Amino acid sequence: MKLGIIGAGNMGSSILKGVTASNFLENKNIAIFDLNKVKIEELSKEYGVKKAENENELANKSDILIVSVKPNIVPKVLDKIKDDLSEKTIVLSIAAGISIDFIENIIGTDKKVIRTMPNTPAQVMEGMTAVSFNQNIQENEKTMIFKLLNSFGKSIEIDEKLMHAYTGISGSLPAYVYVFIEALADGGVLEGMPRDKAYEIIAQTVLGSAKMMLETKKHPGVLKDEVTSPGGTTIAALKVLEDGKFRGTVMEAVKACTEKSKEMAGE
Ligand SMILES: NC(=O)C1=CN([C@@H]2O[C@H](COP(=O)(O)OP(=O)(O)OC[C@H]3O[C@@H](n4cnc5c(N)ncnc54)[C@H](O)[C@@H]3O)[C@@H](O)[C@H]2O)C=CC1
Ligand SMILES: O=C(O)[C@@H]1CCC=N1
Repeated sequence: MKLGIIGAGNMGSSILKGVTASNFLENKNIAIFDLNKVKIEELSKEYGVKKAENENELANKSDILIVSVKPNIVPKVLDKIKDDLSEKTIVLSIAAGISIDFIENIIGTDKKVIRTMPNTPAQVMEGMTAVSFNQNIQENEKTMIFKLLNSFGKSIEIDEKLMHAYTGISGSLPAYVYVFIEALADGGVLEGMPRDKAYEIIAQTVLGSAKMMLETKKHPGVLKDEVTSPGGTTIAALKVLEDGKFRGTVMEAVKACTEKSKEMAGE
């Protein structure tokens, strides 16, 4: 199977790193193209993948073609490659707000189109990717796509209508977590912790807390109560978060992200 990646930026290169780390397929069966030649040179050297001369070459030779350019660039790329796509080529978009219909309107409703929403932890094979398929994808192809997405983390098929909300709770979520971690570290520094130690401590604690949810399957409220001793330190901190409308603010952030995704889709 030949995998092509058009756009090796933050997300495209994260997928490349995850896929190559997982040995899902041989690196010689992966080809990348980006307008940034320096980036392509570096990535092809570092990961032993092929460099395509242009988008058309990738469209011609790939069984699965990942389009990982910015949403506003997607139409230009699709228009450029549409005549190079065979009916069996699977076009897999990761672009926020770009619908399957939008893609089919450019390359044709006879093509195989997949819409996904990954996230950058794909880089360390801990990604979480939502996927929606158009009606031309066969069951065996779905199985192959899930294998590809699961090579750099986990994946879930969702109704395409939920992709906007999904972006708010997963695609963009790593950035909210990093802001939370940064603020926690500032708090540690405020209380005399060395910053570099604070980052390491907090990142491991966030990782462990997330792993607790995934492995115990307990409700986050139950896990929170297991930490919160009566009259103890934790409830003192939680009261400040509640007084600061932490939950409501986080919900508003998800809403803003969802709305922006809809706006980008012209909805
Ligand atoms: N960054 C993230 O965490 C996530 C990004 N996405 C989506 O991934 C897509 C890419 O986002 P980023 O990687 O963050 O952007 P980026 O700006 O880091 O990467 C985009 C890359 O596309 C290249 N490019 C531009 N025009 C091109 C063309 N005609 N042919 C080939 N390459 C071209 C640029 O040189 C750049 O390296 C966007 O649609 C975004 O919505 C989806 C999920 C998460
Ligand atoms: O911020 C963005 O638009 C992209 C899509 C999800 C994460 N990053």
